[in-house]
Amino acid sequence: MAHRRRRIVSPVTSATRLDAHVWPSGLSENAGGELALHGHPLSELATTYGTPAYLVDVPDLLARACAFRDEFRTAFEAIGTTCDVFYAGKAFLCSALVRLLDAEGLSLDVCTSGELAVAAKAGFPGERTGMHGNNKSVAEIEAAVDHGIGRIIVDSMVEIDRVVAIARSRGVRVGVMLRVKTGVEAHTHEFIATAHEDQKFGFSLSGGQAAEAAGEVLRHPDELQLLGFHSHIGSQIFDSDGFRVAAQRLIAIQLQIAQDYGVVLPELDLGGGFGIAYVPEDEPLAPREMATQLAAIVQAACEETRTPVPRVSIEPGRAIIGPAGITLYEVGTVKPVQATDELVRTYISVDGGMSDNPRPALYQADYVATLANRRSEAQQTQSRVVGKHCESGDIVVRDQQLPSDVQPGDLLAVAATGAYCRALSSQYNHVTRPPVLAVTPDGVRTWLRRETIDDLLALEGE
Ligand SMILES: Cc1ncc(COP(=O)(O)O)c(C=O)c1O
Ligand SMILES: N[C@@H](CCCC[NH3+])C(=O)O
Repeated sequence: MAHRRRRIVSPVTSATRLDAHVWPSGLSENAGGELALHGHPLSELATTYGTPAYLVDVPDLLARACAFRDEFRTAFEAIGTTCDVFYAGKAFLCSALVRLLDAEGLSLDVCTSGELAVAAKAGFPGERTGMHGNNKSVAEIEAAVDHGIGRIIVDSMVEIDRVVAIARSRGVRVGVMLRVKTGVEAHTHEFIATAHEDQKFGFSLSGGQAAEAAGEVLRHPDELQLLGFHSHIGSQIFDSDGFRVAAQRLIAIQLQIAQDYGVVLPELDLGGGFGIAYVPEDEPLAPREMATQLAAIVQAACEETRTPVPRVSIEPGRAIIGPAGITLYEVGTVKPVQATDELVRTYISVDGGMSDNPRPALYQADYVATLANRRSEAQQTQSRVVGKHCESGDIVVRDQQLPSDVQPGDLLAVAATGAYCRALSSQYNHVTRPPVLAVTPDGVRTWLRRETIDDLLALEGE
């Protein structure tokens, strides 16, 4: 992806085998050179649960969730307000995770009735849940309102009418935020940038639709409570520049609403998008740095406009679950390919691919892999890790130096696959989805089981 902030290091091989920057903290190499997650050898996990498998380092994940919760609360309390962390369930969702996040006091962002159903199954409190979506159906809004949703992040004029009608029919008042496009050109891949004008999410600020939508919401005080404005500038963002512009524009429109309608909006949501390290060269900001910078940005913008500092919320997904996850594959075939006159590239095929991780195909995303079942001193060779699907774009790791003795039966672990891998997975070529295994020092729990061929066949009609 273009424009990302990277550390200056030579190619991926300069990383140690387990660069702490990229791999979850519970992963270690034992004396025999095999990798283990919280003491559970990956080869044993492969034998017991099969491959491919998504593994989640639960202590690592909880440390990240709590760091966001605590650092943002502390930084925003220092400027006289607070900050709520809504975990963005689209990154990865299952009820066991939702229960853990609930226990830690995080809030939750869902964007379909399916995600809401998982939250409900886990008993997650409605008042700490927010619902997104640029095309929520009436049934989805009804389900959210009946769940006692704390906020609906409204995305279009027609949705305002729908929420009003549903709130009225139930005799309730629904908290809403208005999602706006702030016009920020986020420095990330085009498909995951969401605040420029020519895309589907939100009301335009510059075009006046955001102010118009606020007026419409405020015309229905019995059904709707306007909490504030919401901006999500995009995903895999490495600095606070884009957030600065977005926050300034959100605070400016909140001021305009106060002047036009005499209503001081109590909240403001800056969205998610905090970047992670997929490869050692990536250099994301730590939650503390991001929190301090965002709090300073909000404080300065409020001082400048002489507006009271609102309650702030953020919606990290990837930065909480992404680095805590790895995918374990078994190597099936190894093939030298004369890529150019000068280069022979080793193609290493694993037993999954774009069905369990479409991100390289979708966004040219980079990943790193490492040999998981043994250490190798063999010479490194230019390699490409590919999947088993009928597409030449079915790439897991585009370019990496890997030991030249990697062979069928070896295990490869791929880093930072906790976010948007299971969530975006498919059954392409009728390949079943891998399980999600939650690993702690105490044991391994199946958060989601492996799909079976019977699951696939069960969908068939006569
Ligand atoms: C509105 C909204 N909030 C939060 C997120 C989470 O983004 P990330 O997982 O990059 O933090 C997204 C997805 O990009 C989003 O669209
Ligand atoms: N699916 C994207 C991020 C989510 C975009 C949602 N607004 C990714 O894998 O990077």
